[in-house]
Order: sequence, then structure tokens, then C-alpha cells
Amino acid sequence: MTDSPIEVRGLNHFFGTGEARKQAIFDINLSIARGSLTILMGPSGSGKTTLLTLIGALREIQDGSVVLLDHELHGAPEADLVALRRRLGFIFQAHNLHESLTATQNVLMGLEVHGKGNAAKQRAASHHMLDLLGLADRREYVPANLSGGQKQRVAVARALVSNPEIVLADEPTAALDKASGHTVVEMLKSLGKTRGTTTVMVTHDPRILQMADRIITLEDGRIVTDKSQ
Ligand SMILES: Nc1ncnc2c1ncn2[C@@H]1O[C@H](COP(=O)(O)OP(=O)(O)OP(=O)(O)O)[C@@H](O)[C@H]1O
Repeated sequence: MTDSPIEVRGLNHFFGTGEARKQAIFDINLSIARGSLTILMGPSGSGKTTLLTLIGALREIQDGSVVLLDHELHGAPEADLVALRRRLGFIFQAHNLHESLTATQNVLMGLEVHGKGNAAKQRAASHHMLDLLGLADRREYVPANLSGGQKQRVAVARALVSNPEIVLADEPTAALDKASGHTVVEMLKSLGKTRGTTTVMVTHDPRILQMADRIITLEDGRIVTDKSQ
């Protein structure tokens, strides 16, 4: 197993074509240690989400290299990217829960794509994850009957239930109160220690900065500070 599940070399990224072509990411170089929790910070428009989606195989690599779990993403066939994405857990701001499904069913979706375990085991794992996130009494609620923070925690449960090797999160605590935000980040840290799960998280949340192993700041598409703590 690799010590650095995310290796970025000479990464550039552009949006638009012709006159409108604009560079959003400039010569990023990064090695992220297995089991660590890294925070990406920076002003609006500095490229945080673009970098996260490039690392997560959600965007085509145009120039440079991203090696994810020992696989080069640049030029990789779509089938390989799909297989790699299944090894990741994504937590995005727009949590994309299915409105017609209960909390448990939404979390189950995080397992069904993997086809791991039988139905009873999958259900038990989903309940366990919801319980850990303080949603034991909300298992059978549909999203319309959950608060913003509860929905966000369901999305966290869905991302983590499959035991992903890497978790990529965009503002996962933005909709959460202090205690829930703390619980989510503590969970990610503890998964890092016990299972070697690697987390990269975009956040503006000052409450969780001190919980990170490393804080990287972007400005105008470039890394301007990179601090381990
Ligand atoms: N789909 C797109 N088409 C064109 N330009 C884009 C697109 N997505 C992002 N950009 C531009 O790329 C730059 C980086 O955007 P990005 O969303 O990565 O920043 P960010 O740091 O995540 O910002 P925020 O904190 O506001 O989410 C910005 O100038 C943005 O306008």
C-alpha cells in the first residue's frame, strides 16, 4: 500500500476556449500522506474546488500528473476512472440526497454501488454509520423532514459507509453546528489513524483548522502556504 495515495506533479488547469480561456490552476505539486487530514483554504475563486475535483478523478486532467492510489489519471480510460472513484468517498456542499429515499436508504446507496455484503449487513452498516453521526432517531426520515445539518450528516454517512481509502470533502461542516462539525472531523481523523483513510477537505471553518495535520492555502490557483502541524 502506498504511503502517498495522492501525488500531484506540475498540474495546470484551464477553463474556456479561445479568448475566454482562463487558467484556474498553476503548477501544483503535492504529496499527501496516507492517513492524514489535509485542509485546503483560500479565498473564493482561488481554485480549491477545481483542485479537489481534479484529484477526485471528476475532471479531465489537461496538463500535468495526478497519481491517485498508484494510478495515473492523466489519459486514463473512463472505465479506470470509474473504478478509482468507487474507492473514494465524496462529501460535497450540495449533498445530493435522494428526496424520495429515507436517511437509511440514502446511506445504503453508498454501499450498493460496491455490491459489498448482503442486504442485512449493508443495512446494519448504514444504521451504524447514522448512529455514529447522531442520527439514530432519524433513520427513516426523508430529507424534506431533516434539517440542513442533518442532511449534511447523512451525506457524510453515505460517503464513509463504504470505508473509502480517500475522502474528498468540500465544506463538509458549513451547514453544521460546532458540536456536529467537530464530530464529523473527529470521525475522519480517527478513520485516518485506524484505517489509514486519507482526507482532503476544503473549508473556511476556523473551528476545525487546529484539527488538521496539514493546511494548504491557495491563491489565484497557486499554493501560497503549506504548513504541517
Ligand atoms: N466550470 C467553470 N467554467 C469556467 N470557469 C470556472 C469553472 N469552474 C471554476 N471556474 C473558475 O476557476 C477559478 C477557480 O474556481 P474554484 O471554484 O475552483 O474556486 P474555489 O476556491 O473553490 O472558490 P469558492 O470558495 O468560491 O468555492 C475561478 O476563477 C472560477 O471562476
